[in-house]
Amino acid sequence: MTTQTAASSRRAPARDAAPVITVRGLWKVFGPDPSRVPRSPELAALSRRELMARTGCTAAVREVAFDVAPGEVFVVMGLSGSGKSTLVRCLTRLVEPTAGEVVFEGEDILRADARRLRELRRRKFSMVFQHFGLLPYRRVLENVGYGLEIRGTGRAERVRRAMEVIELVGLDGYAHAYPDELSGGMQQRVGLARALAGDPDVLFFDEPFSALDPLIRRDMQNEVIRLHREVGKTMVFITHDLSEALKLGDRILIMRDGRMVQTGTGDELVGAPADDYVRDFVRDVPRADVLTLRWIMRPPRPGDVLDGPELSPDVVVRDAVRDVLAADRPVKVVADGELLGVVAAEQLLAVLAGPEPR
Ligand SMILES: Nc1ncnc2c1ncn2[C@@H]1O[C@H](COP(=O)(O)OP(=O)(O)OP(=O)(O)O)[C@@H](O)[C@H]1O
Repeated sequence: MTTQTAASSRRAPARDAAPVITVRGLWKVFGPDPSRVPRSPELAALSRRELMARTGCTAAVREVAFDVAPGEVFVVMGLSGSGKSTLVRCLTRLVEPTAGEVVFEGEDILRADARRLRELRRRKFSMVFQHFGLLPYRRVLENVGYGLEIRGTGRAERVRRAMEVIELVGLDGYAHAYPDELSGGMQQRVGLARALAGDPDVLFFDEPFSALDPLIRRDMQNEVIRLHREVGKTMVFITHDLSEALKLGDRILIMRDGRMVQTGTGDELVGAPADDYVRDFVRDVPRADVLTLRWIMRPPRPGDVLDGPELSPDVVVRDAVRDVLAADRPVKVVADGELLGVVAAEQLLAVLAGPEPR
């Protein structure tokens, strides 16, 4: 498998700015009297099976907390049933959280009334689902403009904006086609265009490409990367596919049984997996495609000749191979003028040929 990471050729998220979404202590429990579960430390600590046996409840999301920065592509990943969809639906209250906090652009959305929630969903959030949810008797143009129509946008403006995003997702010439005249990949492009039409602040993707053939899927992933570069939207993306997560995500949250196991960049997950579950997930990732020099550099030693080339610690190992092998001395890893370490052929080889993650 080849794996690209999000690091290169991407718009960087504004990590220093206030988060777009802040989640704290979030729980979603299905079953009778669900709110007693997060309130009781004893129940909260039970395994999924024990909790079901004791209370008849399923804790789909347990004590989850994270921030999403403006412009970030934040991926939620985990096996089937780990709670990804429930978690992301809680963020827009398509599923009502049992406990915790969801703050969107400074507003506690768990306090929003029905009217405010409708407004947020129409103006601030957009969703792209696996099953495209297109209206079969409407043409592409009207499907794409549907959200604007609901908002009350006039016809001329609707058409103008719909044509603009239809072009943006590469569907020029198909504005007047019906959904069933399009391939799966093209229908999902319509889904993307529809999500972008209302110029939302956050796009939520729930396994949007799972039903597509691998090649089309790759095209669509590249399309998301391109769109992100062009429009710079904050995105929350659910997948169960690690290579998709690594390719798209600035950061990845790994879930298991409703809990967060680890949140980090791709190289953090591969370089320092939090436990055996994450280690298992990342076992087959080609490490040289994901790890950066930061993870493989060693401290300079007496006797090192330090007048060789310089590279940034964020360069992916695969991209450094040529420079490191061409130099007859260690390559310096330098950030802001400071020497962080050095990399020579032996460090590269340890990654290219080396053992699995610790
Ligand atoms: N409405 C519901 N009522 C009861 N249990 C539910 C409900 N929705 C989800 N669950 C349970 O919550 C857990 C998490 O489900 P969820 O769909 O969020 O997981 P997921 O990681 O998105 O899985 P998948 O990738 O299969 O969609 C599962 O055990 C599921 O059975």
